[in-house]
Amino acid sequence: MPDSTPAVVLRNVSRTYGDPANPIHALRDVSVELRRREFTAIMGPSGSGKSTLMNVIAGLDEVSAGEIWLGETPLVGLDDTARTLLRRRHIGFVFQSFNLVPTLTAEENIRLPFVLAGRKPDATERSWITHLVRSLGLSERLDHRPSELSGGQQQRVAIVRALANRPTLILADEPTGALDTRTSREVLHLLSVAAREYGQGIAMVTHDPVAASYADRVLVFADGRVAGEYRDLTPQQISDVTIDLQGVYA
Ligand SMILES: Nc1ncnc2c1ncn2[C@@H]1O[C@H](COP(=O)(O)OP(=O)(O)OP(=O)(O)O)[C@@H](O)[C@H]1O
Repeated sequence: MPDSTPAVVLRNVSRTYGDPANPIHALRDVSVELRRREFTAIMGPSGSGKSTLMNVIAGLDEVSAGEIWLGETPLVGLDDTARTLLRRRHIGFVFQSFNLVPTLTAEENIRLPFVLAGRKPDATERSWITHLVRSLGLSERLDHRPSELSGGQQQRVAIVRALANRPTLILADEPTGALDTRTSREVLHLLSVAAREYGQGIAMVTHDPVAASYADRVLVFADGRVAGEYRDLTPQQISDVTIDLQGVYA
């Protein structure tokens, strides 16, 4: 049996911003599971709550109501230090603002999660890192600092770093945004491999139906709610359902 236990569970999560008399409902009573071995695409129009979802899962933002479990651990109520440790252990980020450390080389950036965890990559992790670096064409760039890399190369370094220590869950926000078509396909393929072969859960926010078609399932958000959940759709079908749902919630 494949291990499809939940990496993250959200139960009745709401996130409200602003003046209580005139609140903005970024998430409204959302219940979602993100499982290990599953690649989920998160779609929906601008302002539908996708980034808020990623931020509350990562413990970077508070919920207004509801509960979140990361693996076995409830996130709500933990202090900042406990959340940071939990995040470091369980979550890899591929966000657009790369968050690479400017003074470190590409290789040092890739190894940073291990340094922070106080351990060295084991043999499996070393060969996975070598595979990632080669697949993403970074072998010749490992001793460069971020300022010496193009935007797309920086994004690829961030992707290798997020995948390197095989965290329980990878949160990816438009991970192919700065990449050419061929490299985008390679990244999407590696995310599928990370889910299928390394048992990681992947949640990827994207506006691109082709990128979403690499995922096992697509969750479409509208107005802070999960408006639809789909599997096995073609890019054209994904495009059609997202347009239809935008019409319903406009
Ligand atoms: N810190 C904040 N303060 C006030 N309102 C916020 C805050 N963060 C998000 N919002 C509001 O919450 C709603 C959901 O925002 P969110 O960023 O989650 O949407 P999104 O689906 O990620 O959009 P996009 O595709 O444009 O990135 C929006 O109406 C947004 O304006």
